Amino acid sequence: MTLQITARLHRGDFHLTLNDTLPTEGITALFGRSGCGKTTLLRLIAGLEPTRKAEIRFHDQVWQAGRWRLPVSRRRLGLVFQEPSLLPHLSVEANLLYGYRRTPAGQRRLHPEAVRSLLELDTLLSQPVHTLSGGQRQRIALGRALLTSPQLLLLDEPLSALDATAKREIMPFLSGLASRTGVPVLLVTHSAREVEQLADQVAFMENGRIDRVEPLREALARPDSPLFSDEGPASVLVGRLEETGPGQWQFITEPGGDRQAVRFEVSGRSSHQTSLHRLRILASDVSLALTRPEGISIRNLLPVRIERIEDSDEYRSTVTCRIEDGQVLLSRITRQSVRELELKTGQTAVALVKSAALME
Ligand SMILES: Nc1ncnc2c1ncn2[C@@H]1O[C@H](COP(=O)(O)OP(=O)(O)OP(=O)(O)O)[C@@H](O)[C@H]1O
Repeated sequence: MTLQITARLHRGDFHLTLNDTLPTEGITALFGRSGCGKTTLLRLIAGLEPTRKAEIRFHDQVWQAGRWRLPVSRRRLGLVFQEPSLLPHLSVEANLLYGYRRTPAGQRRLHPEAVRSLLELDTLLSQPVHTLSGGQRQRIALGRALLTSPQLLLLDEPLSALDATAKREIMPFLSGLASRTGVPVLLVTHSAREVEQLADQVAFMENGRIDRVEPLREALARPDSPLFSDEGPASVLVGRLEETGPGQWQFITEPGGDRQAVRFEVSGRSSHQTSLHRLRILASDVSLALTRPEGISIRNLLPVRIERIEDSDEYRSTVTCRIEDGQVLLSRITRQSVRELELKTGQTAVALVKSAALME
């Protein structure tokens, strides 16, 4: 199941040139710098960019073939933009039901009760729209879009107008959205953190082209990934939380195939322990030792196998390690340490994880 796009489009000096296939399962992030063409691509998919030079096919449906275009309403898309565009004269409930009432009964797969519960909207129903916070408005905009039972949800920077608290509040709703509703999501963002936290796969865009489309795990396993331009390489592991004592938690990774889960100690967490989480570990917070050290304050010591050693700059190397569950853990250490420890590809070592942050 895919979205196939071939297109050439000019807007002033800007050229969008595409001959690509995007996955339509889970959340696919369209990631790239400001001005690279993410919004234009989303608008093209939605049928909002007039061009004769495009072929767009969603599964077995033709959405555009040259000058012929399937009308926007018949593509059955849910759209959510940066600014939630709620209708101010309608109640929250009427806003939510706006698209639902206009969706033919035979096409309705998502219903008000389920969407209200998914996005925890029940307490907001009686509030006037103008009293809602930015995060609450965006949750309602998401609910309204879902209640049209879309085939595809297009989200254009839905978090960028929100402050840090509102972002944290809405994240858990977004992260489970595609898996809990079965509606695939295309998420436009220029935030690497949002990609790491939400995406299942990433389409990297640059200068009006899609450079590559890859699963998030692969994107994070490349030390030169564009996702790492701000803070340097990082690993994001997927797993569950288990309480082991007051304020003490274990993060248990989801192993691939018949591999063994890996456990991390995490402190200070208290809720959401049943769902899947992502744990982010900066490569610069991971050191390597040849044998398990004794008498050390670092709690998370993991056996790893070294897969690759690359020089990152004049002084530092990035070491790609495979942990026991099959996921990748990146370590950034000095080139001098690589030489002194005589680290080699294929060798086993112990990773010392100084700090790991749960992404919420
Ligand atoms: N109607 C237009 N006329 C001229 N130039 C346009 C038009 N629409 C878009 N552009 C240009 O096309 C380029 C791509 O814009 P687009 O909004 O798709 O980028 P983006 O990656 O979504 O950026 P951002 O993250 O800042 O929203 C930009 O340089 C923009 O100025």
